[in-house]
Amino acid sequence: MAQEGDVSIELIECVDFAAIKHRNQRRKDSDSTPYINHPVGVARILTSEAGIKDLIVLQAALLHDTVEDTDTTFEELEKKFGKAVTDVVREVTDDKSLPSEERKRLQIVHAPTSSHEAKLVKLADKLYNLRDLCKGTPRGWSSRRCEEYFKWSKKVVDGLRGNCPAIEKELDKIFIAKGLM
Ligand SMILES: Nc1nc2c(ncn2[C@@H]2O[C@H](COP(=O)(O)OP(=O)(O)O)[C@@H](OP(=O)(O)OP(=O)(O)O)[C@H]2O)c(=O)[nH]1
Ligand SMILES: [Mn+2]
Repeated sequence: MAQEGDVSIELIECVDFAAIKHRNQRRKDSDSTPYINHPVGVARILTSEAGIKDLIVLQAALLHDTVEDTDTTFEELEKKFGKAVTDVVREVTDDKSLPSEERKRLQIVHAPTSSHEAKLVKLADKLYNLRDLCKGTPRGWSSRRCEEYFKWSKKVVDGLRGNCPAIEKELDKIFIAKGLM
């Protein structure tokens, strides 16, 4: 019981940290949904759809876009949440100094060799974003860009397979509906 309590506190620390860091960001949907809905939703896919209980994975899911999209540094994460969580976030963080095309290419290249923990976060991240894309076109995106995102995601997901049947099944439903499988 005491341990369960500790786990809740550690998760709340991550939700609070991510909420503060993403506080000024919005999703690119028509409602301009607060960005924090995305990392929370990614963590929820892992708990409620995939039955994942690994605290490191859930913390990394909640924090996964803080370095990529806010002023957060890996040093800051390591000090507050430890090396194991930070290492998973590092694995799923794109290098924003690279051109977009190169970042996209590297996600495909790095997917197969990433850790099991990083693969879980990445699978849930892609499922959340593709579900969003099925609901509507993000602000500023052309239908061509949406199509390309589905195709590219399939290539990344193909390198993440064999790690989480529940999430992979949901992703495959989307790829089949889009004629990619
Ligand atoms: N589908 C969708 N995506 C949105 C929306 N609002 C924000 N995003 C974010 O946009 C990113 C995908 O857009 P891109 O244009 O390809 O990414 P980039 O900004 O890093 O180049 C995702 O980043 P990410 O989570 O880091 O994932 P990844 O695509 O980089 O792997 C996703 O979270 C929305 O309304 N719908
Ligand atoms: Mn994300």
